Amino acid sequence: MIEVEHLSKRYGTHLAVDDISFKVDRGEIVGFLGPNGAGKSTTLRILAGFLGATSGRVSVAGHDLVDDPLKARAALGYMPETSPLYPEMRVSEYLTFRAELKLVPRAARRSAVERAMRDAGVEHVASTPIGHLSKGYRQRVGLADALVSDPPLLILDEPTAGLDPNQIREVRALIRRLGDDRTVLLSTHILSEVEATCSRAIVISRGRLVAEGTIDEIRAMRRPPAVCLAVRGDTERAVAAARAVTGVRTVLTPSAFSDDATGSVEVELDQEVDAGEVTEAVVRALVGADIGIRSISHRAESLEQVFSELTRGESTHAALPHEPGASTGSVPGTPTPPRKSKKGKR
Ligand SMILES: Nc1ncnc2c1ncn2[C@@H]1O[C@H](COP(=O)(O)OP(=O)(O)OP(=O)(O)O)[C@@H](O)[C@H]1O
Repeated sequence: MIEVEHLSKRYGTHLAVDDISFKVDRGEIVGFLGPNGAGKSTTLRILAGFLGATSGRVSVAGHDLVDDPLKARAALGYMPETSPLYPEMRVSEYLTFRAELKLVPRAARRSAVERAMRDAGVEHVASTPIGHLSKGYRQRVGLADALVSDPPLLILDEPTAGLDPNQIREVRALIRRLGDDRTVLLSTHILSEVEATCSRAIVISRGRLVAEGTIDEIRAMRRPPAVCLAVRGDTERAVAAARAVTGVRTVLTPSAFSDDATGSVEVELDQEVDAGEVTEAVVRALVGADIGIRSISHRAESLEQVFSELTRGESTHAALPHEPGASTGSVPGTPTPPRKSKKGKR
């Protein structure tokens, strides 16, 4: 439904979108995920035909955006982050005006507006001036606008931005419903939005595509499992003892050992090992090296941490799947993101 090839956009000297390529298939709900300033709105505006690309190619529903812009644009409904609504116009009046601009034939306009209002859940405020609506309802009017020409593809820029939790739940449910018979690409900087609404995510950071896949695949792009131990004793000896255990990949010392020789070590394990067995062996090795163990825990790896690893900075790009020479993790084509540089031995 959407094909993006080597798309770049430069604002003056600033490269806001840097050589990204991806596809969205018919029927998918895809989250375009990235932190503020990542280049999401810029990309979506290009896809919607509102902004020219610096280089690259985009096709929508099989129509090239440059060679066949009218057909490409007719196939999509776009909701910008803040819809330029007219506050003095009534909802139905505004949508009728938008339907006319989108070349919905006069005879079909009334039913198109009614359908869009029904789908976006705004039919009961049809006669209300837009300026009297809450932000959540104005957002829905923006959605009705995107729907009024009944396009098979919806491109939604931060559809729940600025809404309260109830409104967010409602808009997400609405998007899922709309996704039953449409393709949806929505941008967000909120990971839970993608989990709640989308079948797949494309992750962008600093203008570059850093990962794509299902939520489970992205979750699998994790750092290796690790055991965190608070210990007392000689640092060098603790690190050497833990490192000698089979199944241990790396030993880190996140902070310097204090004067009374207490500190912590983070023992990263190989991906495929039995973590329990290796942990036992590490504990035995440390005790054997006369290291006191004060506490032990497993490093938690939430999806938020994976996201923050993926979008952390330039160095992250070095080992990600879209880069030549990227290393592969346990999921085919997925990366092993580099760890934060920490004081310690490897
Ligand atoms: N018209 C413009 N002129 C110059 N720079 C721009 C312009 N629009 C965006 N930028 C810059 O391009 C980069 C990407 O912006 P963009 O709005 O696409 O990011 P975003 O991922 O949508 O962020 P947000 O979630 O904050 O909206 C940012 O550094 C932004 O400052």
